[in-house]
Amino acid sequence: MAIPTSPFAAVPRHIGRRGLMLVLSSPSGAGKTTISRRLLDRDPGITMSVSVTTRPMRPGEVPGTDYYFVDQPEFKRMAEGRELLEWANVFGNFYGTPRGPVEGALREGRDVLFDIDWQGTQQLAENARDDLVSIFVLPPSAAELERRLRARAQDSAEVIAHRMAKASDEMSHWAEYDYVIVNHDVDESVLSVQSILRAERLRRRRQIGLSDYVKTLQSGH
Ligand SMILES: Nc1nc2c(ncn2[C@@H]2O[C@H](COP(=O)(O)OP(=O)(O)O)[C@@H](O)[C@H]2O)c(=O)[nH]1
Ligand SMILES: Nc1ncnc2c1ncn2[C@@H]1O[C@H](COP(=O)(O)OP(=O)(O)O)[C@@H](O)[C@H]1O
Repeated sequence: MAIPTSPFAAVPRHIGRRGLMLVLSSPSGAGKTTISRRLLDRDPGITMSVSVTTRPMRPGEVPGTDYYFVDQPEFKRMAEGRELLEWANVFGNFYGTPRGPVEGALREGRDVLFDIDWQGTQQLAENARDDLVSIFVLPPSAAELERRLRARAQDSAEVIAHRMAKASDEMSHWAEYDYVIVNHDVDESVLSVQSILRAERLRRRRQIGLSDYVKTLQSGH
């Protein structure tokens, strides 16, 4: 197997690294899409996992970039064909992670960012705990969460009320995550995610070839 070279400068270039799966979950409207976009702009070593969903496209969304929009029969076919790494029913719509792109990226030493809910995170934790780093994003207050949902102005009043009602359920899963961030300020939150990513990339088990590297150092070369 070819050892992937690290895209991350703090790891010596001749040490390879297996990619990690970075999950961001939050109640709808807390800001995980905003944080994800900024992180992707700042860090070339991480790519977004694009999910498939049966939910209708929102104004401004781009198929293949935000989601792959599919109908229910197609989603069912993918789930039954084991083409999805995990999937869940969220707010009455189906969402799932296509398996191929994620497995390819990890093998090549690239990190993958996921915007998925607690049900999907539990499935990844069961199947790939060693590769998983999970972060839960909380809003500063319930009133601010509602303000952000309204400010986004992409959903009807009915959908917003439904998402507020579900926020408490979603937040009840915060303790299943490795890290928790309260999203007061987007720049601060992105810095926190970058710090987590930097540290997790340096975990010993993720660095391939370390013992050979140390042996080379010990032999004086
Ligand atoms: N399990 C799972 N959840 C997903 C997936 N894609 C999106 N979600 C979650 O589905 C929920 C609704 O997403 P969306 O309709 O885009 O609205 P958002 O809450 O504004 O991001 C969010 O909690 C997402 O994290 C996926 O592939 N799998
Ligand atoms: N820290 C923040 N301060 C103020 N507004 C924010 C912050 N983070 C996100 N927002 C705004 O809140 C709304 C919801 O954010 P979004 O990223 O779509 O949430 P999510 O993906 O968690 O549903 C958007 O209008 C976004 O611009």
